[in-house]
Amino acid sequence: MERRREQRVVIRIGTRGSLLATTQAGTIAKALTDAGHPAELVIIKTDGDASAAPVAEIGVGVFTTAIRVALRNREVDVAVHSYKDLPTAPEPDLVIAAVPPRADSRDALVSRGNKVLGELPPGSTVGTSAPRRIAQLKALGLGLEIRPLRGNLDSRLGKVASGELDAVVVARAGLERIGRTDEVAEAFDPVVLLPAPAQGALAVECRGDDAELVSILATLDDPSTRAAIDAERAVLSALEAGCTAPIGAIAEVVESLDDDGRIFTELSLIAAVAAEDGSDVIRQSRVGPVDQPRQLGEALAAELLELGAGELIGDR
Ligand SMILES: NCc1[nH]cc(CCC(=O)O)c1CC(=O)O
Repeated sequence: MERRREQRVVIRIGTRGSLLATTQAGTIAKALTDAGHPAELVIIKTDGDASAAPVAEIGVGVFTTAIRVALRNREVDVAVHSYKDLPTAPEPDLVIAAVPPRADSRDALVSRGNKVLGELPPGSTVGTSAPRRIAQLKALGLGLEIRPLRGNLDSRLGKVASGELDAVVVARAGLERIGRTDEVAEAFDPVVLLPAPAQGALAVECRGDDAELVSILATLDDPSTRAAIDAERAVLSALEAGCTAPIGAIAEVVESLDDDGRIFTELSLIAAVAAEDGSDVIRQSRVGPVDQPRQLGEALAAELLELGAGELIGDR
């Protein structure tokens, strides 16, 4: 009898169970189903869901490790991650088969009375546990009281509604995905608060030996987003830092004019390293060819190190 490839019935997509995660994974399931490849979600509980401790304490990969285990065990065929939660260490048996078009990458303020940051009086309480946000907020010198904040997006926003906190800082992309952008008081310009590397982007991952799925998922890939994320994450890995480090980075494919007035595209990258107490922020920018994002990120990281970034990051 002719040997045939096992027929794939439904593509199983592994995701965390939060509203944010299932909404993100749901967009991938819908895109695949619409393209003639029926897909369903499989909810996987991760250490990040089980613990309310700061991510900086429970370690990198808390939101992604359990999903990757399920992928390797063939309990699911695809993993959808918030890209910024993925550790930078490569996984030789897995591939990021698609990086879909990115959502808004900025951080956002949600506050009582819809006040923008500059309207919050000194002593106002602002919730966030991300060292990157803490450091950059402190560096603004507004006299804000930064308070720890974990849990799913809904419970974070609830702390403003209940009056427990005057404001919280969260990723605008998360609010967009759960349909709550009407609660954004201010979306921060990257000059004020540089987002985390890969914030607002998704990583759609599968096993490298699943060639058919690799090519199906590739149709969801946005090369400009992928180039930007590769550059941002190259800064992180070159600085030997993870998603809990006080490091921000944002890249974008931009149009420029060459000497003859012709339009060409290049990759623009900004990165910052901050002292956790807000006493110092080192910021640099650089442009480079779109097809060499890692080199761009590594070159910028080298500049940051020359300016003393190593001392700010410390031994973390
Ligand atoms: N670390 C938690 C996390 N991972 C991804 C997002 C938001 C969505 C995104 O950035 O893609 C969030 C919440 C937040 O930072 O407010």
